[in-house]
Amino acid sequence: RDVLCDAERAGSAGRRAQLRRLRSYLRDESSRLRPLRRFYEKVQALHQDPEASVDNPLLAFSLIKRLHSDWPNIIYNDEATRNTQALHAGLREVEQELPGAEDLDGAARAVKGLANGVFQRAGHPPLYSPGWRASLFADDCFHVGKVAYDTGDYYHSIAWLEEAVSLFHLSYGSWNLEDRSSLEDALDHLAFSYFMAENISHALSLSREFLRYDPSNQRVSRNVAKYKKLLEMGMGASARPLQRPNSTHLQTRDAYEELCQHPRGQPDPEQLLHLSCSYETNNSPFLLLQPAKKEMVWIQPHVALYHDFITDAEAETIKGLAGPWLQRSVVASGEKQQKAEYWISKSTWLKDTVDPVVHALDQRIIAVTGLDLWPPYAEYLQVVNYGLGGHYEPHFDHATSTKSPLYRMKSGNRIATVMIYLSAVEAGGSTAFIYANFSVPVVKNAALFWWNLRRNGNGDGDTLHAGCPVLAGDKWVVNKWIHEHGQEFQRPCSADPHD
Ligand SMILES: O=C(O)CCC(=O)C(=O)O
Ligand SMILES: [Fe+2]
Repeated sequence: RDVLCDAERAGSAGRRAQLRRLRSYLRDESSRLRPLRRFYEKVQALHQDPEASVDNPLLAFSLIKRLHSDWPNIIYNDEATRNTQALHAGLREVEQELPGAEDLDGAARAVKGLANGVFQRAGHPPLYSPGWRASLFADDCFHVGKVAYDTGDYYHSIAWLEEAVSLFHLSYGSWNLEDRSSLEDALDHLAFSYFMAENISHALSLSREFLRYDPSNQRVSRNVAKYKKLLEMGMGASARPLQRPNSTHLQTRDAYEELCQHPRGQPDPEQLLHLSCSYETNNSPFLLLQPAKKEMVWIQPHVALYHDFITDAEAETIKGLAGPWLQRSVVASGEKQQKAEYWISKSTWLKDTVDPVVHALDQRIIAVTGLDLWPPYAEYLQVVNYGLGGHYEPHFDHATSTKSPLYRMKSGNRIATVMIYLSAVEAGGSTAFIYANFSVPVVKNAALFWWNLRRNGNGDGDTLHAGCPVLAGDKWVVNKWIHEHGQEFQRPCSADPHD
């Protein structure tokens, strides 16, 4: 499931109900604990002078009575069980709606890139300045580090576990009920991360610190011996600098991250000459009274942004229609459809017959592009929702293999993309064209258009693009993919590979 789409949408009503239950649980438990505290204070007072309490028959009676009958009453009182049962029952009711383990791990993965939770890098303007600064607790940092650790990403696990260790140091001794991890866990994982990064001396000193807290741990004692030996043998003396992991899907990772962190490249002066804004009627009666507001964004690849392409009301209708059908997005993997780390979002398809708004949108796309959307020349409307951390790593919209399921429609490859932003995004989420080196920020209600294929039918390599991670807010887009067949007159072929 989408990392935080769920968490955000996850029935806020359900979450409120859950908070209410927790509040009443706390209230009930406090009133249950009140007599327990009084009981403790009384027994404690009686115990002040143990000798006196035994010597004084009244005190002795009082103490024995409390220990004999009051104690079990207080301790075995089933009020505690009843309170917890009510809390558990409440949780079961909304469990489906609450973020699950996958959401939590996804969220951890999403924040992993934002070291220290700061949305900026030295020397650059902030990407996002939230009104309030949320800081993570040691246990939170441990969780993020653990997710990186479990995937063998020691570059990030070290950064996050270092943070966890120093936060645990600050709070050492004060136990938080909600903490699942401890300083020892963080030291243990951090030591192993350093070992994997060939920094043996760090691994050794962290393991030694671990043993100060838990001297009987055999495994860590063995590690200490092993690290000492390795150091004696001269290994790990010069630790190599940590490498950020480069996933196989992400050969273009640096360019992608750079573009997402510094939105929008500057066109070169020569290109600037060809960029313009215009009102377009395209000889279409649909556009005579309200021409399309076209902004040429880039020349090669040809990318145009049509402002105010839809209205707020239409955008809301589409989100409402799609909402109940959204599912974690899948991509074609051989014959099968699979979830992929590189596309974190939820999506669904809408036929133009489901609502007049979808039909009207199709008509507007036809008017503005002049292309034919008649089945099977175009796909249904795809609605995509990215939650916090949602993103789509660099990809082509067109098929790059003749075996692609896109050809099942028997209408050729995807010649063009029309992508409409249904929402504004507080931070992040721009659409980055990796090789062309520019990005388009999310402009609510605007439609982005580009050709995926050259006129000779080959895929245009310059269209490699990505949806940048959403840093704050909720991003909604719709895609309309138009196929080659049916567009022969509107976009005639050319043998020139540069056309
Ligand atoms: O969301 C974006 O900005 C890009 C989405 C995209 O490229 C796609 O859905 O194919
Ligand atoms: Fe795309």
